[in-house]
Amino acid sequence: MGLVQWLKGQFLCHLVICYGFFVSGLLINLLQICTLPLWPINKQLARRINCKLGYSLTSQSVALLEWWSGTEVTLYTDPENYQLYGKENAIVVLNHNFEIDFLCGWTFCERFGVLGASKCLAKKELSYLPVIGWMWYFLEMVFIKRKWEEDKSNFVQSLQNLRDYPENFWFLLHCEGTRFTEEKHRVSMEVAEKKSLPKLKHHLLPRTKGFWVAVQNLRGTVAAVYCCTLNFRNNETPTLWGVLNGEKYHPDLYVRRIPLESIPEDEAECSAWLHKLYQEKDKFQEDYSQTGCFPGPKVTPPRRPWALINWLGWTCLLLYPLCLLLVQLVNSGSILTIMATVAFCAAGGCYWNI
Ligand SMILES: CC/C=C\C/C=C\C/C=C\C/C=C\C/C=C\C/C=C\CCC(=O)SCCNC(=O)CCNC(=O)[C@H](O)C(C)(C)COP(=O)(O)OP(=O)(O)OC[C@H]1O[C@@H](n2cnc3c(N)ncnc32)[C@H](O)[C@@H]1OP(=O)(O)O
Ligand SMILES: CCCCCCCC/C=C\CCCCCCCC(=O)OC[C@@H](O)COP(=O)(O)O
Repeated sequence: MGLVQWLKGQFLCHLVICYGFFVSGLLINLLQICTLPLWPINKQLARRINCKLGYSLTSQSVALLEWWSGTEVTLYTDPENYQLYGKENAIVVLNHNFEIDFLCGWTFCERFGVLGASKCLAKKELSYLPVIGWMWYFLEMVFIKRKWEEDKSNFVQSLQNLRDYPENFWFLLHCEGTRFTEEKHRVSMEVAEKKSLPKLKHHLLPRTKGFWVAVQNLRGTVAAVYCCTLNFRNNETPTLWGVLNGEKYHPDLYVRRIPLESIPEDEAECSAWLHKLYQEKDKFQEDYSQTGCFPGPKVTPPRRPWALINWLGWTCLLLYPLCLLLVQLVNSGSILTIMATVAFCAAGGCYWNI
């Protein structure tokens, strides 16, 4: 193992990274709160500012994936459609198998310039996450409790609000509704059997209501559905912990662009359409497991420097007061305080490496 790779696994590096992320996040949350008085005066400006602020936080995790762990996502897609990515609004339908699938999605958002405005249909619990959940509130993320009667009106209203969004956005929908596990797959295939639907091997049965409501409410706003199928080479099982430790992964993403007009308006037909889409996605995954690649030409969209510049900027800005604090601590001459600090760092280091 080289020195750089060894350093990436050290507690102190992780501490600095997490400190930078959370403190900058809190500052960004504070700035977002400051935009509140602007909303009634100039809503579109407030939204644009929040996109930039959102970018400044989200892109730190993208920088971690791209520059720290060195992970590059390979895109399989039609070159004609490639020209449109980032230039239109889209609903992104993505399989939900991996701990870092959202990070791989964000890398593409970054490379196609829609990271600040990217959105998803997320479970309500995520809105309470410190820093990131609070940020999403200002980015008009759509949250659901997954109890349709309670969600219905808020879900529709949140989608309608996006009709005049001032920036191009991608709206991520994990139609499976939860991350894949063998147990969930077993239950889900029982449902498929009851409904006389073909069984899926690599996906859970998609939940169709959310997709239909999103498509209906975003007609005229969104140009297409991007059907995205993600997998990792060599049966990698990527984790956030691995990314933090600088581990490099090898994701492949197959993207098909489907114009929104081609999706049926009737609920039953739209559901049947989505089930068929998942049967196709399942076939792509099966072929991938046999051949190690998806159909279509490969391309790696170029990495942009902004995520790294933003990350380094925040780190330098926030390390400065931390260093001052440490110097003051040493100068204070209080042996007890110094020993308590050293003990805290040592305990953190031991815990981290267990
Ligand atoms: C070039 C481009 C490339 C890449 C870009 C990629 C991405 C980047 C884009 C944006 C990124 C932005 C942000 C991402 C960051 C972080 C967030 C990440 C993840 C968040 C993940 C989540 O939170 S997932 C959980 C929340 N989401 C969902 O649940 C969505 C899916 N669910 C739905 O849509 C549901 O329909 C619903 C919740 C809206 C409503 O559900 P409900 O159950 O009430 O209704 P349904 O009609 O859907 O279902 C009822 C029927 O289901 C049958 N049933 C019962 N059990 C099961 C089962 N186990 N499996 C399947 N079906 C089941 C039941 O029988 C009912 O059938 P009926 O026939 O009776 O209707
Ligand atoms: C420089 C950055 C350093 C820190 C890196 C932090 C990286 C980003 C931090 C937080 C991002 C939080 C995104 C959470 C998205 C998690 C996806 C998720 O939780 O899906 C839930 C879904 O499965 C359904 O779950 P269940 O059906 O309830 O089971």
